[in-house]
Amino acid sequence: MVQFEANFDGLVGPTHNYAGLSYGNVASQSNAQDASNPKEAAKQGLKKMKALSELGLVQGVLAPQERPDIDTLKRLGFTGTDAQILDKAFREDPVLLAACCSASSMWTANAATVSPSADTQDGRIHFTPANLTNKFHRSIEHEVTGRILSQVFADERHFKHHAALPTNEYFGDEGAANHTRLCGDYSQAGVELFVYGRSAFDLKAPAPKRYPARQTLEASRAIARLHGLGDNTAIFIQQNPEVIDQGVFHNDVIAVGNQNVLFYHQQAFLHTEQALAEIRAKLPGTELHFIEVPTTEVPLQDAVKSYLFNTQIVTLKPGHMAIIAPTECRDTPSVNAYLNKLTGLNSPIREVHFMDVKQSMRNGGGPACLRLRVAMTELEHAATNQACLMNDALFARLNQWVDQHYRDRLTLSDLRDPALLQESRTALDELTRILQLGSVYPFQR
Ligand SMILES: NCCC[C@H](NC(=O)CCC(=O)O)C(=O)O
Repeated sequence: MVQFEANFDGLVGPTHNYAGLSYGNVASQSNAQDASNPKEAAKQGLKKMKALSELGLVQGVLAPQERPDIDTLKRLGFTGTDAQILDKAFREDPVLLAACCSASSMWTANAATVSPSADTQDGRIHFTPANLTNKFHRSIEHEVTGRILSQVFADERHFKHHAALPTNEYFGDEGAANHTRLCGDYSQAGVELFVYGRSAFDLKAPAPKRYPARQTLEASRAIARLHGLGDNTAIFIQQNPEVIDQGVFHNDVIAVGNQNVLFYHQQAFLHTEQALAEIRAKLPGTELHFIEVPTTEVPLQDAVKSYLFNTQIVTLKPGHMAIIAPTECRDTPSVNAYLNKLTGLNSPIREVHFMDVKQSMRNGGGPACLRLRVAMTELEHAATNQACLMNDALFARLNQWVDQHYRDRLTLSDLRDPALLQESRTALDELTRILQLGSVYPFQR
């Protein structure tokens, strides 16, 4: 049966802002306090989705979270009307209020880990929402994420949904940002690479010293068990702790794979040769392309700044791939030079397309952070919620919806504005009708 890979991008929510919440994520920290433009951010995201669907790829949309998150503020002891809760939180703990207003669910690479049916024991697509325990503002996403995914992929004959892992740092899980699938044809069983930053139970194992390792080996192993991946399907690879300490907070900041291509920086992994040997052994008969970018050509800091590896590598026709890169790659001389060379190498990557996703980049999210990949068959595609799939009509409808409900400037002190809460709920209520999601948000239940 024909299989292909669909991308589900996160729609940027109406409260998109720069709060500097992600210690270890250089862009988030360096742009903290800047004014944001939620309208522009949402439109940049929609344009990227449209561009990918125009390349002939199946493109989906995932709805954002309800923010400000009044329920969480209540759990943390704030009382009164919604307006009073926002005001008290702003005066007592503005960072907490910002965390409860973050639009961070736009980065759907962190929404969940997905294993396609070709790899799983029961022949269904498995989804586990990421608990995102390392950052408070992200740890409050997984419940609603799970509900949204269950509405988009509802048919139990094809889709299996798991609960997020226990929410503590031993099982810190950041989803597909630390997960890559390699395969021959999408329909063939592949290998799933789980890249982790540290081992929670083995304190002697190498770990970063400065910045947190957000994904643990124990979490990765649990996901592989839940998804029913056999020993020949899952590979666990330790990320180089030194690069985490230099701002590589997820593996997708330093490596990206698609089908038989693994594109990675020389410093990405702790034991590169061992990892590559295991991939070769577990994918016999597949012609693999390991494209290693040397530090002498692209210094690590340029890779982090430009997000060369937070690109999407997509298959346009058999053996012919394109790389979808943020414009920051074009604007970084070493990276631009490398990309010019890349398409001439003897690999399936033949085209480079640049996208402007600057509003997201300023919080450390590139094209790959904005999408969750779901490799699927035509039957699974037909069983997916069709209202969430991008086409001309949905693109026009969502742009109009953004124009109607989004602001073009937001600062941290605006987050206390009760009108913003109202605007956000009105927008999300309408969105659940457009995307046919039912009542997924706390304010609707
Ligand atoms: N995969 C990309 C994730 C980027 C995300 N940034 C943020 O949450 C920044 C939010 C802020 O600082 O306002 C993160 O670090 O998890």
